[in-house]
Amino acid sequence: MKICVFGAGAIGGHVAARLAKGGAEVSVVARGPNLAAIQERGLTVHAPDGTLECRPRASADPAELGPQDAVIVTTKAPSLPSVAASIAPMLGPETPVAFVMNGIPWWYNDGTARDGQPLPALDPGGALRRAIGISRTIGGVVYSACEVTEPGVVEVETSDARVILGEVDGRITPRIQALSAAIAAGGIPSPVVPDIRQAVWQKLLGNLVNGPLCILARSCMQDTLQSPETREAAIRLSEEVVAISRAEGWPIPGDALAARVARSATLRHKPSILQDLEAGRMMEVEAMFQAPLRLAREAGVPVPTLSLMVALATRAAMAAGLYAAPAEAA
Ligand SMILES: NC(=O)C1=CN([C@@H]2O[C@H](COP(=O)(O)OP(=O)(O)OC[C@H]3O[C@@H](n4cnc5c(N)ncnc54)[C@H](OP(=O)(O)O)[C@@H]3O)[C@@H](O)[C@H]2O)C=CC1
Ligand SMILES: CC(C)(CO)C(=O)C(=O)O
Repeated sequence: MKICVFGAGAIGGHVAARLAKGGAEVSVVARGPNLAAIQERGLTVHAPDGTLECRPRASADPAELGPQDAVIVTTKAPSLPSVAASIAPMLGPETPVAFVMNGIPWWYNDGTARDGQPLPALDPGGALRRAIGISRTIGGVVYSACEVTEPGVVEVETSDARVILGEVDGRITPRIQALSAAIAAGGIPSPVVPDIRQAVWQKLLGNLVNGPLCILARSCMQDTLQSPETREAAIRLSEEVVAISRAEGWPIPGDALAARVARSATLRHKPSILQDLEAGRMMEVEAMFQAPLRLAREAGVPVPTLSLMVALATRAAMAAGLYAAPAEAA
């Protein structure tokens, strides 16, 4: 299967190396020093189950890579307009595009009771909808705490990596099964689920708890969650996220929240949004923080702790020049 990973950073590098290990014909869209390193030395991924090395075709220009059997988008959310602007040459008549990212996805309302209400803050100007469209789109949620430690090199910090896939309309299709099999062949599970929005909320639980706290503390999850006060705040945040997921109709389990926080407190990982702040990259404030908060407000779910943490983390992002509220908030 000919698969291109668009955005070969931490997650994209890991996924590309897994696809290569599983025997797929992999290429990557990358740029800057990362592209130069991949072209020169290939990709190296240090994972808990061993080091993966591969030499995918790599280019900054999708036209050089040509039509694909599938594309997996693993950029940060603020880069999605650049994906929309350049992806066309990789799309054959049937090419599906899986968005394997954090946060509320741009297609979240499609096929739900809010069908016909696009989310302009997540897809400015409807560029993704026009360039890719809903019928090609596959939803994705990824678990794999990782970081680009030098161009072309990814460090994977957790051993429970998985890529959950789901069609926007929940069907289990041959195309999604083929993509899942290609990823799983590389040694990480890739379950296909009928309710990908529930998986989105389950993942947001981690992002909305660890993201704002670690941004405010400017430290990794383990250091941030050392004190009883921050662990208590993390549990309150978790309860509020669970409440939003329930109101949204995609309930995530509300038990074992303290155990989940305790596990986060063992990880030296810096949430990717903090990595962005430290590296001066545009931050996924809209998809990860503001969009879920907006849904809470619309549903009338009280989220006092989350509102405060998100307001402070958003301030930090704005002060660093790494987030500006979009003109078109939904
Ligand atoms: N890192 C982690 O531990 C986890 C991250 N996630 C999520 O996965 C997604 C990806 O995150 P992550 O891998 O950390 O991000 P990275 O910043 O490490 O990787 C994204 C890559 O895409 C590249 N890119 C963006 N736009 C283009 C473009 N138009 N052309 C070529 N290359 C492009 C970026 O280049 P450049 O650097 O030049 O912008 C960067 O190398 C995010 O949604 C994140 O929240 C989910 C779970 C864990
Ligand atoms: C922290 C983690 C691994 C899960 O919350 C994550 O998704 C990220 O770093 O963006």
